[in-house]
Amino acid sequence: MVFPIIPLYSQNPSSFINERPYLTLTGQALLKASQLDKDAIKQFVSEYGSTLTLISVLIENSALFSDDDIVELLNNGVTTFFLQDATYASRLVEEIGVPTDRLALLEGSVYKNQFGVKNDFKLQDIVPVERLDSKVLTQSILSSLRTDRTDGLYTTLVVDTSERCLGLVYSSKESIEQAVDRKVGVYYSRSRKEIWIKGLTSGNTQKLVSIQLDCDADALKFVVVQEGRNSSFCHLETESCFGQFKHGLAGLEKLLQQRKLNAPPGSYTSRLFNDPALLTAKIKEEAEELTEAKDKNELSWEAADLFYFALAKLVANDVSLSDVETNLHMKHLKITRRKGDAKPKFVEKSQESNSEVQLVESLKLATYKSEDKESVNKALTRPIQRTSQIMHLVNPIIDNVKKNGDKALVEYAAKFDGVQLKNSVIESPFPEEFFEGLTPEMKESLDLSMENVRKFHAAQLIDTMQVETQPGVVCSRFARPIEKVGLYIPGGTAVLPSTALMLGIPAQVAQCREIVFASPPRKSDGKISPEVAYIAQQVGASKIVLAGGAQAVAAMAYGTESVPKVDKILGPGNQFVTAAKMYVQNDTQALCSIDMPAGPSEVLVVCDEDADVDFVASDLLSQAEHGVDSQVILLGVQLSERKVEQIQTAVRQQTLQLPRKDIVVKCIAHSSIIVCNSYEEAFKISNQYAPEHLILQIKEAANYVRLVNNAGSVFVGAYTPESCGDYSSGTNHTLPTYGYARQYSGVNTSTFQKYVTAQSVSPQGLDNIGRAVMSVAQVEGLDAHRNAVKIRMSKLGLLPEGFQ
Ligand SMILES: NC(=O)c1ccc[n+]([C@@H]2O[C@H](COP(=O)([O-])OP(=O)(O)OC[C@H]3O[C@@H](n4cnc5c(N)ncnc54)[C@H](O)[C@@H]3O)[C@@H](O)[C@H]2O)c1
Ligand SMILES: N[C@H](CO)Cc1c[nH]c[nH+]1
Ligand SMILES: [Zn+2]
Repeated sequence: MVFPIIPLYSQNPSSFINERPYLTLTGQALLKASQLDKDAIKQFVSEYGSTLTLISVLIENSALFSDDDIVELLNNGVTTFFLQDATYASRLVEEIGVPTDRLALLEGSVYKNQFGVKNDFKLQDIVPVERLDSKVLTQSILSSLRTDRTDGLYTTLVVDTSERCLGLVYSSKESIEQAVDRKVGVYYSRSRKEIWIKGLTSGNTQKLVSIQLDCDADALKFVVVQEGRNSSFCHLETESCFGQFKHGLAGLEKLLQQRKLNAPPGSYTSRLFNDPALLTAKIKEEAEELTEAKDKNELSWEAADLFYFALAKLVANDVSLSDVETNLHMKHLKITRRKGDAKPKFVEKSQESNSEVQLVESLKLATYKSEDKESVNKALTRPIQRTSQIMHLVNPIIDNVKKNGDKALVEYAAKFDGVQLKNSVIESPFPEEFFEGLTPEMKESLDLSMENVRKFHAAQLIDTMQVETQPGVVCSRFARPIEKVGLYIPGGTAVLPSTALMLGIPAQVAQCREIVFASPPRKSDGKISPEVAYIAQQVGASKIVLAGGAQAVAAMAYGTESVPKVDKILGPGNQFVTAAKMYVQNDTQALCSIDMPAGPSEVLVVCDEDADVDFVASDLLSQAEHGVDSQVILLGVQLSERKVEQIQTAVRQQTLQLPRKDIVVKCIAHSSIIVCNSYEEAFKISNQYAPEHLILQIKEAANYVRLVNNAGSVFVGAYTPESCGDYSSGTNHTLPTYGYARQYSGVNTSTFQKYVTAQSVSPQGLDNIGRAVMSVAQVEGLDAHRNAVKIRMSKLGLLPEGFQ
């Protein structure tokens, strides 16, 4: 039960608490969202998060907070939302992933709370603070509390803020009243038969922090801070009535606090407090020793040393263990968590760590037989989030960019890319500093790749096509460049200059008038990689937008103060990028098309018993390393169990050597091997999956290309790794994923063009088709259409006299 009533705060919660400090004894607070905005709630949590166990928010209306606000509040210490609308509650759970126990939903006249303080709060238990004084609080305790003692006293457990038991005492109605009113430890002495104000004679006083009732309301718990002469609770001058506490973290903290006040000059602790460099060095030394410790003794020894120096640092800076615990609690309350990757300078060592190696050693692609249709269908399902879930995240971003333009871009760069930008756009000629670090060897490799891509895409330029459908009726079709194109170059988990050239070169070949690049800024300096800048310069890009994700797509689709609005957006990206592209292409206001949905990379390899297992493994891994949401599939035609095992081993061995093994491990978790009975069956499954990349490592691979219907790009034969197409062979690597190879082509020259048709009809031609035009127009009841032909044919004398 904890505390029978919950105070409801509408305005100025802190000033209420300042006026009536006993309000915090309840350990809980409910804040009214219609009266307190997000910032006021966060402010309250930061002030009282360490004092109150339950800080909830009452949302009477689902329009009060955006989904992002809800997540932000839960991530910043709000424990529970009290809701009245069940539909809204289930949306928060299903679409945003709010855990059900973080919502208390009104059912009849009761809010059922299941988080931390598990309790049913009846509407009458929720009391506006304006109506709460110490008498009301006392009364609410007394009316809920019961006792089976003949003297009518209440059993009271006294604990400190670390929940260590100090002793067992008794309370009377009057002592509770006084304790609440003064916020100090007041009890009832059975021996003296009188009210007992703790510390009045011994000097060991108590600050009262909170009062709790146990689950069946027949005992009290007072949480106190023991203060005064020697801070002991017991009359025998020990910390508790059960003797001294074991000297653990709380004891060490107390000792260090005393030493800080009066450590003998020249003592080691005094040196630590006065020499921050020494303290820092010791913390690093002990942390390293802990990482090297192996058995239980060593680990506890080294951890104790590290805690000692860490606590010394806390005490030196007036930070308490309780502050640390509040921080831990806040982190525990978060519903979205940081990835938790180590900083790069610590990564090298951790890559060698045993646990990672063990993870790779247990790596295994799930294996199925093609007859097991249900498992095969599951295995071929892409690991993507539901569009509606993604759209919920992406829509507010698009709206914000439409409304606030460049300001929103700067905001998102800080939020998602961790960098504070002054300007989100750089203009050609790009500043020299953007090319720093580009080596001549790299330039050479990029030049070679650009040249091959240029050759292959220039060959795709089609001359005007002309056909005389009837004598005197000439129809033609010619291509024209799309004027302004926006090219998205991904940059989240990897920098992809190759994508810059795969998009930039065909745009240049097609002669688009304006080419705009967009790519997420680097966290280190807010720039983009010099390789991407070089390609932007080589293909004649006018601007580089330093933005990633949905915000970059929105900026190019609608334009901002400094980003020009483009006619078409092209390029791959993660699910946010792809969802935003799908959104803007459907928005008539944007008047902007897209190339295709090109999301997380994927590969399907078809191999047979003769395939080289190392080649097969390397091709699977080259796409698996792209991202945790990538997927790789192997279709093995009549593969023996031994061969499957060899491939699994090769995958493990190669993964061990890869720097991105953590990504690979996650990708392999939703990737698989399917053993098929024939080549025909393998191609049937492949066409059904419609992979972005299809690699054929089978005998006489070229003969099987005829069986391919759905695929972004095909890599034929054992010596054609997919990486060649990713970088340098000449084909484009921006390809349809998610199975969209069923209806979309990969990027090619015509992706940057549109076709215009033309016709020219001579008098002879009019004579040949004019009657057909007139009769169809007549059937459609469109006389003006018919007239346009009739007038001409009459003047040419091609119609009989009196023709109507
Ligand atoms: N299909 C293809 O042709 C092809 C080619 C190259 C790359 N790819 C794929 O492109 C993808 C690149 O993804 P990436 O993440 O590395 O880079 P990215 O540039 O696509 O995305 C990074 C951006 O995502 C946004 N973002 C990140 N977390 C967010 C969140 N929680 N809410 C809103 N926005 C958020 C940020 O703005 C960030 O700048 C990979 O999946 C890769 O496989 C596909
Ligand atoms: N394989 C990716 C397309 O899915 C493209 C790429 C870029 N760099 C390396 N690979
Ligand atoms: Zn790739």
